[in-house]
Amino acid sequence: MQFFKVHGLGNDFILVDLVKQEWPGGENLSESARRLCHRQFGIGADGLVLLHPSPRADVFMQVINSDGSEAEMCGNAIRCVAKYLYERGGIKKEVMHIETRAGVMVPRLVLENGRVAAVRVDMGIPRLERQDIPMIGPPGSVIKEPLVLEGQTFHITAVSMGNPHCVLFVPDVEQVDLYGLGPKLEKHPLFPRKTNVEFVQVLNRSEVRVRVWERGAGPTLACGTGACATVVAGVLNNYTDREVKVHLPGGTLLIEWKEDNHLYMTGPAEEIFCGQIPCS
Ligand SMILES: N[C@H](CCC[C@H](N)C(=O)O)C(=O)O
Repeated sequence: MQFFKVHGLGNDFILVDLVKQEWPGGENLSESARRLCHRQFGIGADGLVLLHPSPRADVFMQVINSDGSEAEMCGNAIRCVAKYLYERGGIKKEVMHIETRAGVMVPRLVLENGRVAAVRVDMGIPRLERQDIPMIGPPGSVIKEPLVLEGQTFHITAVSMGNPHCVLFVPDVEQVDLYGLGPKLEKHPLFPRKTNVEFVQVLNRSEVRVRVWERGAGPTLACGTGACATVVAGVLNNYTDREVKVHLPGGTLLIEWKEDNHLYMTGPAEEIFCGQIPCS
């Protein structure tokens, strides 16, 4: 079975087009994702992205994290999917509709010499109500809410972009104990479906630095939905304006929270290689 190895700012994925080929039986998707995403025993990736036919969009994008859990949406992956569909999938449209478990997203391609140089994605609207994150607790939004973890009090802002995000503002992201705090927040009982975690250092009202601990994948070099959640949290806390350069370890995403309440994410997408997965 053919796959493409793709990434958005180093957040990397194994992309398998199931519009053109059948997924072999015998192994469930979670097991396959864990096996194929393993950095030594497999191809190595933050996740497995499967494309399926869709009755209401150009394609349905299914996202499986490297731990085998399924995610509602993935910002870096959707840019790679749009590039793949245009350059290899026969969908010669500059504006596409990609169905996800978080709704139908709308990527617009930025073309240079017939190639996809970047992708600007309408990521939809943020969900701020606690039960929509989802998060346990009284109704309302979660903005700079105290959360006690091992005797330390953190102030969190929770945003869903279809998938859950816990955003914390810190003076220096390099000083954050990402490997210690990340998994404890990811699996905190306040988040019944776990959560992605973003540590954010505000540089100025239009630039931030972010380090991410992703639900189901751990530390990644970039997180598109996380960058969107970061800007929503930055505006809600009056730390940033609505158009922000989000600097992640793998590179920079431009995020705009427009007057239509939609988040727009602009960034690159890369195809590294293609290969064959032996069909057992
Ligand atoms: N680990 C995430 C999915 C991937 C999101 C991230 N890679 C992005 O670019 O948005 C989750 O379980 O919600």
